[in-house]
This record gives sequence, C-alpha cells and structure tokens, in this order.
Amino acid sequence: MASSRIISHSPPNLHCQSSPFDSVNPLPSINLNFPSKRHRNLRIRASIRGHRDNDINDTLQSVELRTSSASALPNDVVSKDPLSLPRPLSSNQLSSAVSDGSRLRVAYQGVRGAYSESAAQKAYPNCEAVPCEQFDTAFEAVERWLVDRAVLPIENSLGGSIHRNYDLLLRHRLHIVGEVKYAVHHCLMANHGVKLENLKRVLSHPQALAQCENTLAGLGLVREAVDDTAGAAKHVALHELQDAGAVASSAAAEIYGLNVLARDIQDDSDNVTRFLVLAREPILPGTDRPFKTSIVCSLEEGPGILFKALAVFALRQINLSKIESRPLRNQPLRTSDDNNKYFDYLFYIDFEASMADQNAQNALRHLKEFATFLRVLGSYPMDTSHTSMA
Ligand SMILES: O=C(O)C(=O)C[C@]1(C(=O)O)C=C[C@@H](O)C=C1
Repeated sequence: MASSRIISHSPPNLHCQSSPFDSVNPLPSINLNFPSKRHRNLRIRASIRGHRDNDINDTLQSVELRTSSASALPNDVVSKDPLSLPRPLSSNQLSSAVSDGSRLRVAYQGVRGAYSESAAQKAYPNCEAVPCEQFDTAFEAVERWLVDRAVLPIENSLGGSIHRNYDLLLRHRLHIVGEVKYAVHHCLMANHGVKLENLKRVLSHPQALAQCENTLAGLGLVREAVDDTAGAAKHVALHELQDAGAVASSAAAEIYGLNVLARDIQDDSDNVTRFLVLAREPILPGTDRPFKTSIVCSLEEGPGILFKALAVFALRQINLSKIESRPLRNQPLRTSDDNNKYFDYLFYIDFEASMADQNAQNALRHLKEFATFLRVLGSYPMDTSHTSMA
C-alpha cells in the first residue's frame, strides 16, 4: 500500500480577516505598485488560495480570477500534506493580475515536483515557484503582472528543442534575462506494491519519454504522453493505477507517495535541460562575465543566404551555440519565379557574446543587411555552472 493516501478535496476556502482583504467582498483586493504610469491606477482583485490565509506573502501559491467560482476549480490530489500543493494556473484564470512584490514569484509549467520547478528554484533559490497548466499560461502570467518571471524549458541534450516555447517566444513580448542548465535524472515509479513486471504502460511528458526511449522500449512498456512528468506521477497516484507507472523526478515520487522502481533511466547519464528565464523588461547586458544573446530572424531569398547570415558571426569569431529553424507561420510557403513552392523559415540563433560588445553589435548590423526581420530576444549571463542539483 502507498505510504500516503491520495484524496480529493474541495479547494481551501479563503478567509478574509484583515487588510489587504476587502471587508465588503470576500475576495482579497491588492493594490500593486506598478512602475509605469499606465498601470499605476490599476486595482486588481483576485482570490488567493493559500494554506495560511493570514500570511499572504508566504502562501501565495496560485492565483485565480475572482470570476472563477470555487466549484469550477478542479479537485486536487493530495498526498502527505493535503494543503501543501498549489494548483496550476490556467489561461482562463489570467484576466487579472496580482503580485505582492515582496518576493520574486516565478511561473513554471507543470505541477509540484516538475523539473521546471527545480529549475525555477535553481535560478532563484528564494523564489515562490508558481505552477501553470501550460507554457502559454506562464508567458501570460508574466505579461499580466501575475508573476515576476517565468522559467521554461527550451532544449534538452537528448530530446532536442521544445518547439512550442520557440514559437511562444515570438508570439509574446517577453525578454530572456537568464538561462539555467539543469541535470535531469529520471526515475520509473509506481504505486506501492506494484512491481516492474506488473507494468504495461508508462506516463510522462513526451520529452521525458524521449529521453528514456531505450530503457522504456527495452521494458516493453506502452508510452503515454501527458503535460508534465510530475503530473504523470500525480495521475498514477490519484487513480491508484496498478498497470501503469510514471517517469518523473525523485521529488515527484516523494510528493505523490510513489515507489521508485528504477533510478537514472535516461538513455545518457548526462541528461541536461536548458531553461530560459523570461521577464517583462530586458536586463542591461554586461561584459564582466560570459554573456549569450538570442535572436530570431527571417532572411531574404537567394542562394547562400543562410551561409551569409551565419558568416556575420564567424567573421567576428563569435561562437554560435544554437540554431533552430521554425516555419514562418503567417507565410509558411513562398512561390518562386519558376512557380516552385519553398518553405519559409524563422531562424532562432544563440551566440556567445553580449549586446554590450561592439563586435556583437557590428554582427547584427551586418545581418540586418539581408534579414527581412530581426528581433533580439535577450542578452543574458550564460549558465556556466556544471549542472548539479539532481
Ligand atoms: O515535465 C516536467 O517535469 C518538465 O519540467 C518539462 C520538461 C520539458 O518540457 O522538457 C523539462 C525537463 C525534462 O527534460 C522533461 C520535461
């Protein structure tokens, strides 16, 4: 039997005892100090679910709109401490915003125990990590001042790029202000009493399943994709599944009361995910430490144009660390003079230089000569740590 019980419960009620709670309305109202004039007079109401209502600063775990009724909220899974698990934000809960300003609130995609939560904590050790249902929700949470930062995965050493986040970087106007490399150690876990030989299927995030492909194929398990690794663990625990396991972190096994059947099941022991830190404002690029700059561009037509684009960096001894191409969504196909159809692309390029560096500025000026579009997504300190923190 599982050492911890999984139960469903209604969301904790909000008790409105003192300021800043509004005495007329049972929902707290919070005045935000916005730096810009445009936002200064905004008075935002939101209901706040925390487990100690009288200490907002410590308990702001997830925020929802006052329009969302408690009954509309999903029931949650709880294990050891029923009230300790924040619920993820969803997009339809984002039409208002709140931030207490005293502590950095950092959005991540997934539920408690997701690798993204650990990455957020690596980026900001004292932050309040705020779970979000989807990547889009995390972007919107920053844009709407609900949180201060978002930490989102962008690529993994085994699984490759997280394309969705490349596309969202362009769709939203946030700035990359940092990166975090996080060593991912996957565990195969199941409910207590379930043995490896009882398993027929395994649930996890598609990236995690891809990172463990050889191991899982070797075990003959059917792979089922879900939103995040910890969400998979939560699901297996909640439904007390006897034929299914989850691939997730050891932290997720602990949180949801699952038994770890195998550790380090990723196909390469060196499995690193790179996360981006996003904010509303860019940071001032420096030259005092290694910086990286991320840009996105589209290029003119013509032979050798990509070669020319990349040469602007090579000519200046600027190292490229990543290039990713994505379809140009508003015009994915281009018809040439001879009536052939070509795919049109956006190129995402990371290079190892700061925008404060004249050399980098010259390279981008040069690139603009044959780029039809160019945007700097951010210039930020490189994570040069040797990714520990499993
Ligand atoms: O599902 C999680 O735990 C996540 O944080 C997401 C995610 C990803 O999107 O790549 C992050 C790191 C791991 O590589 C696997 C999954």
